[in-house]
Amino acid sequence: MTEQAPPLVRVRGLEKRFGDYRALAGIDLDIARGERLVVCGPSGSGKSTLAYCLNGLEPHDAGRILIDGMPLDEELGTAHELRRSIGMVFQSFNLFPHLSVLENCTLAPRLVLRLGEQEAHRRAMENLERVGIADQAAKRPDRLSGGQQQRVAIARALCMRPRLMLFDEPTSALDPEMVKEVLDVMIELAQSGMTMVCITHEMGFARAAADRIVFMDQGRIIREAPPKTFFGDQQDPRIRRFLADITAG
Ligand SMILES: Nc1ncnc2c1ncn2[C@@H]1O[C@H](COP(=O)(O)OP(=O)(O)OP(=O)(O)O)[C@@H](O)[C@H]1O
Repeated sequence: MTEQAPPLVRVRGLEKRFGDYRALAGIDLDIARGERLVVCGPSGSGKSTLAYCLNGLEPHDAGRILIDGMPLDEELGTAHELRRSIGMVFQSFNLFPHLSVLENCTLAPRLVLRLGEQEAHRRAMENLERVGIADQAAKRPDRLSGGQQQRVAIARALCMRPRLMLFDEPTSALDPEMVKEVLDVMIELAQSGMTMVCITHEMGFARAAADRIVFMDQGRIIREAPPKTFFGDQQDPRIRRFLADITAG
């Protein structure tokens, strides 16, 4: 009998409450190494809360999150290491405005990973190159377009050599003409074998890059399927409505 590799991420019975409200009502999810997951669903269905729990930004109330078989949800040294090996890209870029693009990328590797200046610089330039923005390294973020800033945010996350990248609606704050440049970077990352969880309503991206689409509603996963099946078989009225709404909107 061959032994199956454990998933990179294993989530079991995950629950999160805000007061009396159950934002996550029992999530079970495995994410394999190299898998690209798109998470979608109506507003308020718990997508961001799931991402925040997955990287430890939000503590959860019940259930387990295992990264490479190790619990993320304990105040252990290993849990801190696990959390910093998860890269996160937010809708709102969250770059440090008073630092240059380069310094935004070297800060965490220097402070958290204790890299020397040269190595942090080399890694930053390599990743800025990868997202096509190395020529802007000396600028402050506010001199860049939204699409460029989001590419810097992706490069900054990559500088930590994450084993998992989480994207929380990375294009929804962008002007339409800038969406493609960010999605192209994400597609390149997906093709490189990076394990990715992308919360997005960009169904073109989902078709092109996802191995699996997870649909959430009211804090639960109500459907998970490869794109072909997901789009080809819209039996559930909640999914039909969601797809109709985003197409209309
Ligand atoms: N910090 C918080 N305090 C109280 N309630 C919260 C908090 N964060 C999220 N919620 C609530 O939890 C539910 C799930 O929110 P979440 O942001 O995860 O949904 P979402 O699917 O990402 O929505 P959207 O697509 O609008 O970003 C919502 O009802 C939201 O109001």
